[in-house]
Amino acid sequence: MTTDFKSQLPIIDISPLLVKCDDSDMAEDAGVAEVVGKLDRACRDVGFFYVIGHGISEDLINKVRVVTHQFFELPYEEKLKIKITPSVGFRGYQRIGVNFTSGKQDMHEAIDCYREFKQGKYGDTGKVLEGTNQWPENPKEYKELMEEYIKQCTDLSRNILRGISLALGGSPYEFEGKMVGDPFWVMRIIGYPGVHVNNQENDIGCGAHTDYGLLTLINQDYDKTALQVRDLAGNWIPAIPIPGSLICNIGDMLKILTNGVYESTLHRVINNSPRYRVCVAFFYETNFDAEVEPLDIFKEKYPLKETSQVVKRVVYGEHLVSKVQTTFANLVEKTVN
Ligand SMILES: N=C(N)NCCCC[C@H](N)C(=O)O
Ligand SMILES: O=C(O)CCC(=O)C(=O)O
Ligand SMILES: [Fe+2]
Repeated sequence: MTTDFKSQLPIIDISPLLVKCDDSDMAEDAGVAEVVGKLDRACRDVGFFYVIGHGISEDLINKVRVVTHQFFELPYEEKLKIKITPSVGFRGYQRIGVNFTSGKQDMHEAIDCYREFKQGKYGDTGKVLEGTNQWPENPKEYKELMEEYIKQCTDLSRNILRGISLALGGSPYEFEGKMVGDPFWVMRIIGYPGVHVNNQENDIGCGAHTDYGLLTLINQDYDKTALQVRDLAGNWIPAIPIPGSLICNIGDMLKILTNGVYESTLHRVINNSPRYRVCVAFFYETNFDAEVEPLDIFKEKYPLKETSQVVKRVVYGEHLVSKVQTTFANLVEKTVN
């Protein structure tokens, strides 16, 4: 569970895990064991950590943010060409103020993308998100670059989860079968305006929330600190950027699968810098139709207190869709009326 982590989020070099992550006996490797121990501590105490040695080139990480800045700098009419609506599965561009968190407007604009899937594959629940991702035509290389980035983030997330699986006392593959054999993913490409000259402080860029899936990988600008993570004592700890790193955090599904042993930690964003900030957040999730409940193996290893189950079972797709509908309640109402 989340305790006070006063100063800084942990930093984990996962390269020893990546070297061995395709060997079924990886657990016996001393380097892997060390990484696994660090992952366990970080996931129990904080739910947030910096990942270094992750194998995604700094060049790609930086390019993803450079083209994102270029997109958000375009005139509004240009961005609206890929506007988000319920009829396109909530995929595309949303202007500042469209996204709500806990009933309040967020000060950010974004492009939302989801894994694409065949019509009807996930029944009525899935219908809400059916559609094709809308990529900007400008900058030209956007789609290709983002698709490569998504591919690399997917592989990296699977490999981090192998380490987490070992940390929880399972085989490396607990998160690859029925639950996560066909992982869903979400990507949010986000822009936060800088603070105005006369104001000292900006509005909330994104209100306090937890993420919905298994793991999130955050790629943020290096030159401003805006993401804040909450510890149990209620302090907001700034996630100061470390160039070349990705921030990884635990989502609601991993909390449930681990019976609450790992926490999905609250976080929020306030950009008090005068400059515009971008963040590209990749969310690695379970199968869309997975019925998520504590995995037996972890229930046995961590029978929490006297209660055997402390978290509720959910169907991931239903959890996601209900969050999307609350976040974009305004869009939904407009279409109905
Ligand atoms: N996929 C994720 N995590 N998106 C987070 C977006 C911000 C929070 C959202 N408006 C909410 O109310 O949950
Ligand atoms: O902008 C950030 O650093 C984080 C964004 C975030 O938490 C989210 O989109 O879920
Ligand atoms: Fe988040």
